[in-house]
Amino acid sequence: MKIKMLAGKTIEINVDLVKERAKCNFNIREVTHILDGGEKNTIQRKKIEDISLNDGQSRDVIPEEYLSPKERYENAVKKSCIYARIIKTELMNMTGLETLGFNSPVFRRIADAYFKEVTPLLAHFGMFVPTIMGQCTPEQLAHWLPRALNFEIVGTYVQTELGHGTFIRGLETTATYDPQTEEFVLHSPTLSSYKWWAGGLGKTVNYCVVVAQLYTKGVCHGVHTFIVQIRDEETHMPLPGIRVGDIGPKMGYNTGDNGFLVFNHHRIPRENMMMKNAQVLKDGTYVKVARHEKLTYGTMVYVRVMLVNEMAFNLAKAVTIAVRYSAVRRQSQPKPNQPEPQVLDYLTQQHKLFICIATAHALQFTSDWLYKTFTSVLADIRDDKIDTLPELHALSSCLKAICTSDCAAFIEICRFACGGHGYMASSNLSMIYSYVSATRTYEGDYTVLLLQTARFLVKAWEQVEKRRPVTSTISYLSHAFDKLKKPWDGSNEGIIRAFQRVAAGKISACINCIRYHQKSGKDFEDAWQLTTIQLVAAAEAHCRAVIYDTYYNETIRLTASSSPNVKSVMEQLCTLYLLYWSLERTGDLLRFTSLSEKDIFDLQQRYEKMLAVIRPNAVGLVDAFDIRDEILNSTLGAYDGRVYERLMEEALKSPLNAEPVNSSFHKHLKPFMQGKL
Ligand SMILES: CC/C=C\C/C=C\C/C=C\C/C=C\C/C=C\C/C=C/C(=O)SCCNC(=O)CCNC(=O)[C@H](O)C(C)(C)COP(=O)(O)OP(=O)(O)OC[C@H]1O[C@@H](n2cnc3c(N)ncnc32)[C@H](O)[C@@H]1OP(=O)(O)O
Ligand SMILES: Cc1cc2nc3c(=O)[nH]c(=O)nc-3n(C[C@H](O)[C@H](O)[C@H](O)COP(=O)(O)OP(=O)(O)OC[C@H]3O[C@@H](n4cnc5c(N)ncnc54)[C@H](O)[C@@H]3O)c2cc1C
Repeated sequence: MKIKMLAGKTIEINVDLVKERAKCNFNIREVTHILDGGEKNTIQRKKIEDISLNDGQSRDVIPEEYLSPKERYENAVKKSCIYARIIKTELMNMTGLETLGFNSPVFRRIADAYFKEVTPLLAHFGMFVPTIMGQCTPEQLAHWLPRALNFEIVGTYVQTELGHGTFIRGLETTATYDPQTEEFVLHSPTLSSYKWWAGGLGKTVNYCVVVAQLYTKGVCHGVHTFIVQIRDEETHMPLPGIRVGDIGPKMGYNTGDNGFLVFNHHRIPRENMMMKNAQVLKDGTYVKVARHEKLTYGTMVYVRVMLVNEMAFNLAKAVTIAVRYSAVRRQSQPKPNQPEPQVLDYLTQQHKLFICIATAHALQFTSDWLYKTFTSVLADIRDDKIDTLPELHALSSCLKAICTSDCAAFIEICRFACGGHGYMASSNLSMIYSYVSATRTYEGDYTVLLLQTARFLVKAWEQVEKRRPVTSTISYLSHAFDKLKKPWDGSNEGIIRAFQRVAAGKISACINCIRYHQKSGKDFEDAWQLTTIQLVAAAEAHCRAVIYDTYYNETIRLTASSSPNVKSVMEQLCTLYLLYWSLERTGDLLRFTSLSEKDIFDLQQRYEKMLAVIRPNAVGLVDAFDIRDEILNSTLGAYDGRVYERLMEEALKSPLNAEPVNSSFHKHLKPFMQGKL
């Protein structure tokens, strides 16, 4: 079927997708505006997408998969320069982008049209610039920031070493102050101290932020950050005292030239220590400026916050692909003499996919809320108030852990939902998955971050026991001492309260376990270690309770003035989310609430009915993510649904199809088959 598009271009659209779009009962644009944070943002996003994508500069003629690793990297550098030039010259000055700068989600979105994997400048945008902004004195900022924003220098964030990633205090790289020359001497004393992993370090950057143990006057003051030039600005050759290179192939991020870095008594000026939080004076005197020593870890908190948004977007991409494909794909014959149904009509397929749509909404709203919390804590810190930092650290840690982990799991489900074709590289699902699965590890491993949140929760519990006030995200703990279990209430509010009870119950169980071990002679550290499986589970339960509460309240707030059908489809998704997790966690609910077998039956019925209610709007809901084909980059997920045509077009691009017979036939296969080898 042919339809005329707004831009005046006529394109052919799969007939099933046309029917799906006709069934949609809500205003798609309105939902897009809600997800973008307002109509103004949508208009600006579209303008930016037009400016940066309409000239076609982002597109590769040959799919990246057929290039060698070296060619892929070089191609990524070429495209990075086009991408960065557009951002610098055409987009950065647009109003409304000042606060997020380079890391505006809009720039992030368009990056996917340029890079199948990642840009080697990802850490420049995402970490180097933010560290300069967060860790420099005003004088240092005036020197470094314009150079970095103008791309006169490109940098990365070099923290992890071969021997240590998680345990930052265990890093071995040293920065020893020499008052004679007013320089720091950077050194890698052991193999395990070699820097490892930083994005763009291998071949791209000429500067980096290095995290190293600071020594002055013979005393170690712990880890601090330094701006270090590693390559000549003109020739790009590594400077004397620097050994640097690429760490080799990975599961993903292969255009990201993650690198290693070894220092051999490399000297940098004293002024290159980032001195907002601590200073070393000319004579070597160490001066602590910040009131909280973990402010040095600020970049990590920032990136953890940004990653929640990143997860919402990646899941939106994956589920757009899977839902459109499921509307086009027909398979099997459940009833004799009936046509094959669209696979989207199978209840099990709806179970796989609608939770992914709901999760993308949940993560988007949670991420917007977390970002606001983050900016408000930053404002507190600027006013020298640091008491809100622990809650932000606890929140950003658990949300980063759960959102990255859920997102990876649901993207894999989107791939399963696309059957064999989902396994094709051209579906783009494998690339999205390999990108997202790394986020569970980097910027703080899943388990390690949940244990950070658990520390906060255990302390909070002790406050509640003493009847002291606690902060808003854990205020539910004060109800944990109510003796009577309330009757099960399956309303949305009731489910949220039930999960808060689960979280409180799990934290209480951890406290009992720690105290039990202490009573039997263990010190606190050992008792803690013996409780860590439960502590991780308690932090997860707390995090999920925060997400449920935020998703529910934000849905009500954001749809308060929406049209009735938009309000109702958004609420349906939120209810679906709560029902899904209730059914996933029946064990917890049976343990900590008065949920009965009959209630579980009712939950299941309501859940399945909700899938049926959402079904006619499924394609409309993924259309509302409004992700351009260039950004989706998928044979299965394009707006027009020309799935089989695109799969065939892509197959024909394989270099193996350039000749009818491959030379290996004559060289190896034929002699082998004829018994001559
Ligand atoms: C083209 C694209 C355009 C734009 C891009 C835009 C968007 C994308 C955004 C970002 C993507 C950018 C780049 C992505 C690509 C890859 C990047 C990857 C980078 C990295 O991985 S960098 C390395 C990250 N490393 C880690 O995260 C290590 C994890 N470890 C830690 O954080 C700490 O060591 C740990 C585990 C917290 C322990 O630290 P430590 O031993 O020092 O502390 P204690 O356990 O003793 O705790 C003491 C005390 O301090 C509290 N605390 C710990 N951390 C913090 C903190 N950060 N803030 C506040 N407080 C903290 C802790 O809870 C304790 O408190 P208590 O005593 O219990 O009160
Ligand atoms: C794609 C990618 C990009 C990266 N980019 C950068 C970068 O730009 N800059 C940079 O500095 N680093 C970067 N990293 C490194 C990354 O930050 C670390 O790999 C990450 O923080 C995990 O640390 P680790 O590798 O030391 O894991 P480990 O800590 O060794 O983890 C191994 C296992 O031990 C467990 N474990 C560790 N400690 C504890 C504990 N206390 N309690 C219980 N379990 C524990 C973990 O849960 C995990 O299961 C990147 C990594 C990847 C994969």
